[in-house]
Order: sequence, then C-alpha cells, then structure tokens
Amino acid sequence: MGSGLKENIKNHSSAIRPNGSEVHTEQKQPFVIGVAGGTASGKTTVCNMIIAQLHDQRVALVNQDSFYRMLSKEKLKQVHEYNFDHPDAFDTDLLLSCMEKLKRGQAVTVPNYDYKSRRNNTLPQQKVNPSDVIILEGILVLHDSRVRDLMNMKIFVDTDSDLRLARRIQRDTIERGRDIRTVLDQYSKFVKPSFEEFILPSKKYADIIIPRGGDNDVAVDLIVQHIRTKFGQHDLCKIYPNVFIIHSTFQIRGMHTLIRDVNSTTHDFVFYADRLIRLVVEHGLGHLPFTEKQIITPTGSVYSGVVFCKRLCGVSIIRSGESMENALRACCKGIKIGKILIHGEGNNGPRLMYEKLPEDIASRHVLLLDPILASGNSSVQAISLLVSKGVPESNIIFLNLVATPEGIHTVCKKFPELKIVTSEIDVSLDDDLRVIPGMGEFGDRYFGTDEMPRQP
Ligand SMILES: O=P(O)(O)OC[C@H]1O[C@H](OP(=O)(O)OP(=O)(O)O)[C@H](O)[C@@H]1O
Ligand SMILES: O=c1cc[nH]c(=O)[nH]1
Repeated sequence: MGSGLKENIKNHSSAIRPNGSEVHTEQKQPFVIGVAGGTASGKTTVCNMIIAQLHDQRVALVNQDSFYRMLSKEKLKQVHEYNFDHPDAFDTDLLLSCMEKLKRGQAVTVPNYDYKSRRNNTLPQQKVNPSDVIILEGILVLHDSRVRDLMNMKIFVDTDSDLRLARRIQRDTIERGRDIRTVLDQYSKFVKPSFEEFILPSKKYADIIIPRGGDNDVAVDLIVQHIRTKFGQHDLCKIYPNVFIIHSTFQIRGMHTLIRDVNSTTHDFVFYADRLIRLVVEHGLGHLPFTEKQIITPTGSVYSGVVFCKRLCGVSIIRSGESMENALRACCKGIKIGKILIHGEGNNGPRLMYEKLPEDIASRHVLLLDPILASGNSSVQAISLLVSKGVPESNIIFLNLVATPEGIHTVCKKFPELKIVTSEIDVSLDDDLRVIPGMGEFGDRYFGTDEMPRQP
C-alpha cells in the first residue's frame, strides 16, 4: 500500500526527498524555435498555429519587439527619421540574456513594448515561465549568429511583398493609430530597404521556409510533427506500436494539473481522476474488435455501423485499480470484473496475494485496470497471471492514467502483443520507484488514506 504524499515536487526535472536530498532526473532542454520574416508576413499567425497544435506542451512566446531600445526624447521628436527595422534598433544583448535564462529553465521578465507611445516602460513587464518549447518571433531573429545559435529550429515566413505592404497599411492605421502617408513614407524609407539589406539575407539560415505564412497548414503540421519527435514521449509509441496515449486537450491537461497538485483536496482528486479514468476507459474500449452491422434509422435510412465486442471483462489490480471499475461498469453494462492483489513490499519483490477472476476468462478480452504504471513490477505479475490462465496476450488492454518510460519498457518487452492505453507518459521513475513528476500515491489520495497535512 502507498504511504502518503511523500514528495515535494519542484519541477519536471528534480524533486526533494523528505531528508532534503535531491532526486535528479534528466533535465530536458527546451526546444527553441526562431520565426523570422518581413513585416506583416504572418509570423504571429504561424506561431499561434504551432502553439495551438502543441497544446499538450508548455509553450512560451517571446517577441523580438519587446527588446526595442528606448528612444531618447530627441529621437522621439524625430521618430519619423528612426529606422525600427535596423538590427541596432533592438537590445540584442538583453534578448540574448533572457533567451539563455529560459533555455536553462529559469523564468524571466521581458519589457512590454507599446507601439502607440513607442516606449517599453509604460506597460507592465511580462513574465515568461520556463517551458518545453520557446518560440522567438521577430523580423530579425535570424540576423545575429549568437541568437541563431540558441535555436533548434529556424523558420522564415516568406510572403509576397505586395500582400505584406497591404497588411502593414491596414495594421498600422487601424491598430496603431498611424496615418497612411506616414506608413508609406516609413515603408519606402526604412522598412523595404532594411528588409532587403538584413531580413531577406537571413532567409538562408532558415531550416524551413514557409511560403504564404499562416495559410500554409501543411508546413505547420510538419513543423509540429518534427517537434513532437524531438520529445521522447512519442518515440516510445514508435518503439512500441501497442502503446497509445489518449489525444491531449487543454481539458485533459487541466484535469492532470488538478490531480497532480499536492494541495488538491481528496474530493477534487477523486472528481478529476474519475473524469480522466472515464476517458481512458472509453479510449481503451475503442481498441476492442468489432463486427459490422447495418441498421435502419427512424427516417428509414440505412446506417452502416458496428457492434461492440461482447466477450470481455475487467480485472482491477487492488487497490488503486478498483478506482477504475465504476467507469468500466458505466460504459459496459453488467461487465464481469475480476480482482488481483499484488503485495509489493519485502525482499522477494511483488508477490501475488489474491486473485478472483471470471472462470471463462481465457475466452474474453481483458481490460486490466491500474491507474499507475510505475516500475511495471506489479503489472508484470498481474499480466503473467492472466496469461497463465490462458488469456492471449493480444487480448489484454492495460489501462492507466500515468505511465513511466521505465514501466512501459518493462511491460512491453515482456508482453509485446499487449496494448497499453494511458493518458500521459511521465518523465521518469526515481530510486524509490515513485513516478516523477507523478501524482504521489494514487490509492492513498483516491481513497483518502493519505495522512500528510496539506499546505494551507
Ligand atoms: O509499476 P509498479 O512499480 O509496480 O507500481 C505501480 C503500483 O503501485 C500502486 O499501487 P500501491 O502499491 O501503491 O498500492 P495501492 O494501489 O493499494 O495503493 C499502483 O496502483 C500500482 O499498482
Ligand atoms: O508514484 C507512484 C508509484 C507507484 N504507485 C503510485 O501510486 N504512485
């Protein structure tokens, strides 16, 4: 059984044990993307599309415009003679130091540039938190080699100059309160020459050139796929094609945020764990075989559908797995559910203590229930029992809320035909076999047997 909320989670990459020693897990470097391109080329739209598609990662957006130098009073009086498209208009040293800190996993505050007053000290500074992906957007982010060297991926958004000018006129007159003559003067005097002298030549450093900017869904899809491959998580699904992670949404991440929070109450923990469990169960059921069936709808039309697989049962690993039984019963009316108790303590590793399984289990598809796949030791015991009862490995679907890479390797190497369906794959397993970042002892938190006082 679990022994309460032991850990005091710091971040994804380290945690403090009760004795104060630090548990180190691999520090993942953020993936830094630079998005450059001429004025009004659609850089922001491309960035927003990448952010929307990477909704299951923490993404921070840093805008090069935040680093515009402050103009002296004299220069402000002559603002129409100032070239905002020249590399010297930006405080690149400050930008570099912010990006280096973010890359090391530290939070930073960046100035907030006000386009109307052309000052960077009138609006409150913005805090940028450490993230899995950092996007640096701006006309000249590919110009300086020191900034380029921080990037893992360099993108140039390449949009026709007439279209860009039309958009620029619209944006500056409507959003930034400028008159059209000033916009056109600035364009011919500074914007166009600087584009040709500094921005366009930086295109040669790009790894990816996106023609038509935000209209190019295909390019953005490919970029997002590449970023996903760089994060180990999805590599596991490639190594083990029978591992399935349910499609992440902000709702799902929100539920994970609540159940992982050390300060969540038992009531909230149960509520959100139940919601997630229901999603995992529904997803798991989707992997069962089906037969096709045509029916007639009340409109007299034919609907070509399918019939659910009937020969199935659930098996929960006591005690945490029992938290998943209700969701399974709610989805599959009258389903038989067996139980397995594995005791994990002692020198001999986990041992089977108790089992009660349907007699005809060998002829059923089995949904094996346990919210946590940590080391995989208890699940290997449970799966071995099912296989010894004659259940074909390929008829077992193992449902979890959270799995570790270590647990997945252990289970999938031994049972390559079994399917695992999980809602998230965590970073790692620590020396005490706890999931990191994890959610603590699931059984204790779900059944309210954790004794640690919560922080106020
Ligand atoms: O992959 P493993 O390293 O074997 O760990 C996972 C097991 O740990 C948890 O159970 P726990 O022993 O905390 O008991 P409980 O469910 O009764 O609380 C969990 O529910 C799994 O059964
Ligand atoms: O972190 C862990 C590991 C095993 N079981 C849990 O409930 N949590």
